Parts: sequence; structure tokens; C-alpha cells
Amino acid sequence: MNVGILYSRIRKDEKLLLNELRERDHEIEKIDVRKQAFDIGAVPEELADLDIVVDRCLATSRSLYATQFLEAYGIPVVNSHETAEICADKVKNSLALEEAGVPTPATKVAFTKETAMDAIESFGYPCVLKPVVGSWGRLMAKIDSPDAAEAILEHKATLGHYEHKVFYVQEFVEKPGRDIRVLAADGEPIAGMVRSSDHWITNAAKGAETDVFEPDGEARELVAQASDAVGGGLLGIDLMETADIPESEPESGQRYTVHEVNHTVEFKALDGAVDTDVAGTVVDWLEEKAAATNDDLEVTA
Ligand SMILES: Nc1ncnc2c1ncn2[C@@H]1O[C@H](COP(=O)(O)OP(=O)(O)OP(=O)(O)O)[C@@H](O)[C@H]1O
Repeated sequence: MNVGILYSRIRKDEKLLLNELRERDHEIEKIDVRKQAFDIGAVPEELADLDIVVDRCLATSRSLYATQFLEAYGIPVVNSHETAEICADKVKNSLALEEAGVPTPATKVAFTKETAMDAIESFGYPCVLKPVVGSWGRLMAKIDSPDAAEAILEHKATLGHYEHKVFYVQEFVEKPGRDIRVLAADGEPIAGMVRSSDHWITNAAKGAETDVFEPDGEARELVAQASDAVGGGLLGIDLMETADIPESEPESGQRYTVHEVNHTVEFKALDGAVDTDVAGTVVDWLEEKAAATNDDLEVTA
């Protein structure tokens, strides 16, 4: 297949992917998003013959626009623009999970300091305040007291970029010192890991330890549902374990809550944590995807 890799920096993740594609003799077009202009009316020559493009952009804004252009050109792209749009924004992400009936932490969104304070008080302490756009746990706050809440809201309202004036307030989940990342392709788990730390932000904490996570039946079901909820694709699905088994359904066995689905997922940490050949399985999926999309195109023609 002729595969485009849309990127701005070749990290270890992209290297793993490129090595695997080269080993299988696929043709590769590396598209540096910083050097490429996208014409609204004509497909750029270097993109015209691609069977599929993998979006590996670091910056969300570029990812969102570039996927839109590729779809307008009729070039299959993973992940799709729809998926990117939902996953890039924590509000859209939470709404999609809730709407699909996937257990997700209770969350409220407010647009002023006063209503944000009300939301915080309704959850009680501690609770969590997150930026609506961002990753690696940056600028997330665990709020332990009304004084801390006031100070953080004041800082955000006064000094923050406009995105920080959308206050995303979430219940604090009493997880067992770890969270779970499952890499999945269209809802089918490729590999999973737990990330443990003494810090409450377990995914990005310095010195966080990783170990293999084998999804059980319930986790597999939630991963499939969460993937569908955001439109599918190659996704990093983040779960936390929760002791909350609903009183009304003591037999339901609910043990997980899905706090987020990520669309330009890093897999180098997973590759190191599990025995599965992560890049190999991703490329298997890409090959299937490219073949299926090209069959569809032929049928349509
Ligand atoms: N509501 C919560 N209660 C308790 N811990 C939480 C909560 N939300 C997030 N965390 C912890 O913080 C970590 C980062 O949260 P989250 O994934 O929302 O941030 P992020 O910046 O989007 O990270 P990523 O780079 O994985 O996308 C989680 O992995 C988890 O350990």
C-alpha cells in the first residue's frame, strides 16, 4: 500500500511505525505538516496516490484541519476528522461517552468563576479541574479546599487563554493509585498497560511504573463502546478502576470508568510494557483498513 504519514516530529512512536511499514515494503510518503500547504480546490500532487494517511500531528489544530482536507480530497485518513474533533476536546469526549452509556466520571462545565465554584461545591473536595484541550496531564488541578478553588479559578479567569475560561470540573475518582491505557483498533484491544504512581496524575507522573494490563470481559466491552462513541479508529482508551458498584445493580460488577479517549495515541510506552508487537499489529490493521476502503471506492465507482 501507499501510505502517508502526516507528522511534525518523528518520535519513537513514528519510528516504530515507519520501520514496520518499511519492513513490509510499503511505499511511504512522509508529509511534514509544517511544510505542506492544503489547497481547498485541488489535491496536492504528492498526496494524490495515497491509499491511506495516518495522522500523527502533535498539534491538535493542525490535526483537525489536515484531516478535514484529506477527507475533502477523498483520501482515507486515520483517525477520521470526526474522531479527532471529539477526542481533541474533553467536553465533546465526555458528552460522547455519556451519550453512549459508557461509565465516565461525573463532569460539569461552567463558563464563569461563580458557576464553576458552584459546580466544585456540588462535587465536594477533592475534585478535579481540567483544561478542555491538552494532554500529558498538563494544567490539571486537584482541588482540596474552597480556598484553593477560588485561587485557581481566579488565576484561570484572569491570566488564562480563552480555552481556560471554559471550566471543566470533574468528580475525583478514588482509583487504586493507577490508571489503565488500552490501545485499540476500531474497538479491538491491541495491548493494554496499567500506569502506577504515588502522584494522583498517574499517566504522566515522573517515575510512573507501567505493567501489562490484560483487559477482562468488562474492560473489552467498555473499550469497544468507547471506541464506537467517538467514531472508531486507532485509539488510546483511558480507564480508571472504581469501587463504585451501583447500589441499584449490585450484580452489575461495574469496576471501570472511562475518563478519556485519545486520538493521536502514543504507543512507545506500551511497546516497552507488553510482549505484543504493537507496531506490527497497528500495521496489520492499517493494511486491512486501506484494502477495505479501496474496495469501497471501487464499488462506488
Ligand atoms: N477525575 C479524576 N479522578 C482521579 N484521577 C484522575 C481524574 N482524572 C484524571 N485523573 C488522573 O490524571 C491522569 C491524566 O488525566 P487525563 O487523561 O484526563 O489528562 P490528559 O492531560 O488528557 O492526559 P493524556 O495525555 O492521557 O490525554 C489520569 O490518567 C489519572 O491518573
